[in-house]
Amino acid sequence: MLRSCAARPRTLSALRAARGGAPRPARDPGPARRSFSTEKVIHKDHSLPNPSWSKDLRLLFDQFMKKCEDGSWKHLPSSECKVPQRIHSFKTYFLDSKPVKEDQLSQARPFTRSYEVGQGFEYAMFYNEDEKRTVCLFQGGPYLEGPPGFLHGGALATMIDTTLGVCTISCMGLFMTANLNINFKSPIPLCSVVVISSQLDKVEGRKVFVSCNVRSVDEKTLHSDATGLFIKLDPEKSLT
Ligand SMILES: CCCCCCCC/C=C\CCCCCCCC(=O)SCCNC(=O)CCNC(=O)[C@H](O)C(C)(C)COP(=O)(O)OP(=O)(O)OC[C@H]1O[C@@H](n2cnc3c(N)ncnc32)[C@H](O)[C@@H]1OP(=O)(O)O
Repeated sequence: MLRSCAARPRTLSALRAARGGAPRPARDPGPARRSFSTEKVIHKDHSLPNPSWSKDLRLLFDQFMKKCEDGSWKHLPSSECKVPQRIHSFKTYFLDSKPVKEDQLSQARPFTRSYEVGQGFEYAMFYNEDEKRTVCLFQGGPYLEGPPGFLHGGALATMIDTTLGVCTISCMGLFMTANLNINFKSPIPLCSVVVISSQLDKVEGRKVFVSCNVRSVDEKTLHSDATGLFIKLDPEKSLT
């Protein structure tokens, strides 16, 4: 089974094996989560079309890839392994002296990239540097159900948080969400596609103010609108 991410051992048993210790039998990762192993790894970009994508999602993806041709928009790749440098600086500056246990940390995955294909968050992000805008094309899978047949509000909040978080990409430094205000206006049918259009509104010192709306593919339904406040992390301050 080919797995993504850098070719470094990803699990504690792999770390042990790499050091010649007896590997522990792999734990069953459970049905809904991808099982990660240390066989040959390749870098997998989860923001590219896969068989679980609906026609709507593919069409929108193709439209946005076309917008990228003149360089005004950029498709943002997305794998389950995090951006090593950013993680390194985050861990160097901000994780306090009591690091999270190694075996737990080695199992860490971005929440939105840890479901089996098609069952959770299927999405692609595009960024426009000049307009300071991020667009997320999102299809919420069957494991994200809230009210019967509709998307869970927390799943939408997750994608709003992530999309707004990416909006801070043009500002230097690492940011964390300090405040998220979400209005849920119209429920989102499960497995349907929505467009999260976000923008950077203003920057005041370490504070970045962002906002977005969430619309149906035909733009006729406003599902949600939200504002967010992201704070640039101060290396002089411990997070915890
Ligand atoms: C994201 C980092 C990851 C690194 C690696 C990323 C790889 C990237 C890859 C792919 C993109 C994916 C993107 C995902 C995005 C997800 C984002 C999240 O879900 S983050 C998790 C949830 N958020 C928390 O757990 C924060 C908990 N809160 C804190 O840690 C602190 O409160 C923090 C850092 C936010 C601020 O603490 P202070 O001490 O640095 O700053 P103070 O002095 O308190 O506030 C500064 C100013 O902001 C105002 N402020 C702070 N919180 C406020 C609030 N809730 N409402 C209004 N104003 C607030 C204050 O009043 C102050 O304003 P005045 O300078 O005096 O004008």
